[in-house]
Amino acid sequence: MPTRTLRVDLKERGYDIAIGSGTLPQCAEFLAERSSSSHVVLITDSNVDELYADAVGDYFVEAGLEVELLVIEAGEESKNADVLIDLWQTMLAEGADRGSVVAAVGGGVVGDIAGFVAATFTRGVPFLQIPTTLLAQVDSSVGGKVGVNLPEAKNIVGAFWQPLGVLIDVDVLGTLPAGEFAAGMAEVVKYGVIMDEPFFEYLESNVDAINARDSETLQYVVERCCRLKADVVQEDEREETGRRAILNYGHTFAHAFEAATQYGKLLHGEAVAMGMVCASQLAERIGLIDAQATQRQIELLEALSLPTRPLEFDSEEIYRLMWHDKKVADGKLRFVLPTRLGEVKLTSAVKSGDVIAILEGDA
Ligand SMILES: NC(=O)c1ccc[n+]([C@@H]2O[C@H](COP(=O)([O-])OP(=O)(O)OC[C@H]3O[C@@H](n4cnc5c(N)ncnc54)[C@H](O)[C@@H]3O)[C@@H](O)[C@H]2O)c1
Ligand SMILES: O=C(O)C(=O)C[C@@H](O)[C@H](O)[C@H](O)COP(=O)(O)O
Ligand SMILES: [Zn+2]
Repeated sequence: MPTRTLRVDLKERGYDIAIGSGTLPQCAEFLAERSSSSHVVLITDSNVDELYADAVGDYFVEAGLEVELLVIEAGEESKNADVLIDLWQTMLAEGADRGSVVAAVGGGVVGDIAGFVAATFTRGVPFLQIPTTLLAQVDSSVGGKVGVNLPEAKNIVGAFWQPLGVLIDVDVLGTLPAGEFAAGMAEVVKYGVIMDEPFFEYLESNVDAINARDSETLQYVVERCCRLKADVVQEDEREETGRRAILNYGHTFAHAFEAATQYGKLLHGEAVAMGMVCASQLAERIGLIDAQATQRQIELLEALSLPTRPLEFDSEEIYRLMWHDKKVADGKLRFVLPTRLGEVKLTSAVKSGDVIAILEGDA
């Protein structure tokens, strides 16, 4: 399959997403088409460093660029303010300035933190996304949400800072551990539920090819998700009208699960899988959707090796943590709930007793 290019049309902040197999060596050319900077701050994590970031750095150097490689510890625990301060100070010490460009090579953790570094260093430098996990390729590298966690609340400090461009090479997914691959599929299933019933059906019919990481299937899946996300972001870049909030399906629950486990026990995608089932059960409980729609989500998620039942949580604690959700407005929690497969709505018409009942497994 040839490399495909999608456009995220955000006027002066618009950018391309290039998706293909074996695209990584094109990184210097991809950057040069979008920036005249000769200084790249390449941010990666301790796993991706040797796997891909070294090579990306070499491609940039071969193209005549000066490269500083900054490596953070792999994992969600790194998405915090201390790591941010380290990155800012190292950049300063290494001579980065307003003429530098940040390149994020890694998963969603690297993309979110490097993007926030780019948004804030010298009040903002451009950045390039080179996502290397499935989750980052289908979701986090597109749309410009960047930031870090506090112990109490996920992604609570951040910015909207769109990248210069997104370069996706699906070949790198070959080295992704199975659990990380599955976690990315949770966000993929999300797109089907929130806005594309035929895509949900496609996923149901292609579980084997997906689990086998068939390259053409993955390119199609990544491209479909990027197109759907770009369409939503184009309509509501900064989550002001409620349209972009649909991308948060399952996340009111998921983010509370992640904070309750100190970001150390659950992958984001695993929490999203459990959160989507809770949200669908909540929708069922208040009469928005039928039981079969929830059951189909559970079956698809399980076929993709994802968890569908919350851990043994303290329900009251989870409910309390949910109030840190950024969709809270007018003193009310707002949930993204399905009305059928392929359609969701944002609603605050939910009683606390119903939420707690779902958390206690009383679906
Ligand atoms: N900004 C957004 O719109 C957005 C959207 C969804 C999720 N997120 C955020 O993304 C984060 C999760 O991202 P993630 O799931 O990519 O996790 P991650 O960045 O922690 O990466 C997962 C693991 O895979 C390793 N890895 C990365 N690429 C690899 C490869 N090709 N081969 C082998 N190992 C590889 C990493 O080192 C890490 O250990 C969360 O913090 C979540 O909040 C942000
Ligand atoms: O891009 C968005 O908008 C999303 O909601 C995508 C989510 O998958 C992602 O996890 C995002 O980081 C959550 O955003 P938040 O605003 O709830 O922190
Ligand atoms: Zn997410």
